[in-house]
Amino acid sequence: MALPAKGHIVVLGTAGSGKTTIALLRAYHLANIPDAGKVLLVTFNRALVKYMEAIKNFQSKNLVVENYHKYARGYLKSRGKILHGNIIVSSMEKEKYIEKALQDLSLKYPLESTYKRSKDFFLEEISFIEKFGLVNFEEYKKAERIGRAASNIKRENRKWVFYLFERYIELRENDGKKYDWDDMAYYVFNELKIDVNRRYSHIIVDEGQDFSPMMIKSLVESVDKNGSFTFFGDVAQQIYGSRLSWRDSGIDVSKVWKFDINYRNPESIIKFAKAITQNKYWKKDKDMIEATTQIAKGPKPVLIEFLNEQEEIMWIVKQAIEVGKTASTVIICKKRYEIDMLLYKLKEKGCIGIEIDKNTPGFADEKKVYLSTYYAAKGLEFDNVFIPFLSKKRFSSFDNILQTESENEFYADRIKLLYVAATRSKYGLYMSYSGELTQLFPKKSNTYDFYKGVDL
Ligand SMILES: Nc1ncnc2c1ncn2[C@@H]1O[C@H](COP(=O)(O)OP(=O)(O)OP(=O)(O)O)[C@@H](O)[C@H]1O
Repeated sequence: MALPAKGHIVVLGTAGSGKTTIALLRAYHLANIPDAGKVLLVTFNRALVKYMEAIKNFQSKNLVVENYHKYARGYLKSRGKILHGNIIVSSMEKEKYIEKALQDLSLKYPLESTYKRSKDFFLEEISFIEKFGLVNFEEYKKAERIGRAASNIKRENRKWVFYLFERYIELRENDGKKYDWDDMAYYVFNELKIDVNRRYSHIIVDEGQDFSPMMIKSLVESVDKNGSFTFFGDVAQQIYGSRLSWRDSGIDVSKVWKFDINYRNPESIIKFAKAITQNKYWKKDKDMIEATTQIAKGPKPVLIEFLNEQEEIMWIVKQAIEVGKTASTVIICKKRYEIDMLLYKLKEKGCIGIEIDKNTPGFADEKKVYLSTYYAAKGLEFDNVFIPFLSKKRFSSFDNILQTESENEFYADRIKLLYVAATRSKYGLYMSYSGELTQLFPKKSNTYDFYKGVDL
């Protein structure tokens, strides 16, 4: 918390090791240094911003808590680069532009096989170009392509992708759209290069593993030269799929601080989480920090097999209502319709569930039943966590046509979701499925208790 208020600091920590807690404390500490100037605490998802706002019961006029995109939009606005809202291309519009660019170039170069590849391939590749800020062809050609293996493309064919990128920018600009959510960071970075003013003396990034290299570069650049930049992250919880590393972002550190005490999860859950990482689909990373010490005690996680989904839903609703009476409880789902359906079922039983999203105010520590996607639950914690629908079909069915990544990468992404969800729990962890259990579930059955729903 009180490391020097100057230079770059990187903290990597395991789940529940106090990264968010210390990020908040450091932000508050820095904001209260006399004449220190403004402090920005920035994170990836908006639900976590709300959570942070609620737990920072200390207010300071010098402290701003925002997600990255709000910060980027605000900065570009302040520089007169965004005069009205609709100059940013939404994800859906971006897809349409890329589709159109692909049509145009397929017509122009009918024999070029690169243009036979799917729209999703180009979406992925353009996002890579943007996340690294590789806006001229030479840089893109030279770049080591990390990230999704299926998107790999031979170097000699990269020029075709780059033509498409340029066509996309052209089409978008013809409509007066200057940015999309992936390349905004690049424009922020460039603007800062010609801006002599710095609004923030100190910037702290939480959940930094999900920021693109360009986002981090722009944040590093946003800090006053006498100020500090502090990065908190956990590569095991990188769930936004890009798999780009903070090490590509130009953070200048000689030492990486490591947080390896898990204050949140009971020992039983830590063992289970570790078993998740032993699955063959888990991607090893030298930056991953394992818990060496645990503090909390709690029961073993449970896995319950139901005969069918109706039984599974009935049991979850009943059990969540029961444990939600005395402790904070969340049900984590993959799909929006699963959340809506559970909200409805809870209501039928007289319980008003609360959906966690960017607008949910307050602290998820109340004795209530919450519903969340895997993504929105990131960074949060609850006494009890339910993870239903862990069948192969629901949780990990790979569709060759729909997915842009390879099968292995798809499973590697899914398994991280399971890891993030399981490590949200401070006490109880209830997992369930009907049909065939996902192959991503740990085989080591001594890390959890198994029940058949009919016997409960
Ligand atoms: N030094 C500490 N002593 C006791 N409890 C702590 C300490 N640091 C953090 N905690 C508690 O541990 C829990 C986890 O902390 P926090 O949410 O900050 O971890 P995190 O590293 O951000 O986790 P994750 O990456 O999994 O979201 C919180 O309940 C927090 O209050």
